[in-house]
Amino acid sequence: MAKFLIVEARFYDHLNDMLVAGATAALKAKGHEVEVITVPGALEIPGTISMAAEAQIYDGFVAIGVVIRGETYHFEIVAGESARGIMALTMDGIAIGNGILTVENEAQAIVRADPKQKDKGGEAAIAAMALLNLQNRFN
Ligand SMILES: Nc1c(NC[C@H](O)[C@H](O)[C@H](O)CO)[nH]c(=O)[nH]c1=O
Ligand SMILES: CC(=O)[C@@H](O)COP(=O)(O)O
Repeated sequence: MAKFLIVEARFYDHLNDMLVAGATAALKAKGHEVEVITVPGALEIPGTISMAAEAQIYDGFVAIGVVIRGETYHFEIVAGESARGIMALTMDGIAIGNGILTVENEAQAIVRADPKQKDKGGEAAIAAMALLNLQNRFN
């Protein structure tokens, strides 16, 4: 059994609830322990995972959030920089699944967040578990 931390940017409550439920269910189905930390927005996720990884309490991480395009360039910053930060941590060997939705509208987000539809939270958890398995294999 491993210990996973879900770091969720709680920007849209109803969408987050579905993503976190999907991720939690996937991790618990494999017998893992799950904790959840909430941060204000997707831009805070990589830094939070970095701090948590330094603490050496968790074996893996799932990033959860929703970024919906607005009127300005802000979407590109939040979507791109959160993904870039997560990828940088992944390249450092930290087992992370990226479950941050980057979508055009709420309808797209609902389909992807819902565990009974695309279940992107569950998908991110499965990715995190896969990376942890690889980490254990190579270390
Ligand atoms: N617009 C969205 C944000 N924006 C907030 C940033 O992530 C960040 O919290 C702020 O700039 C302070 O550093 N975050 C999301 O998760 N989703 C959005 O759609
Ligand atoms: C992430 C976004 O683009 C959004 O929340 C911000 O909207 P806007 O660009 O209209 O300020």
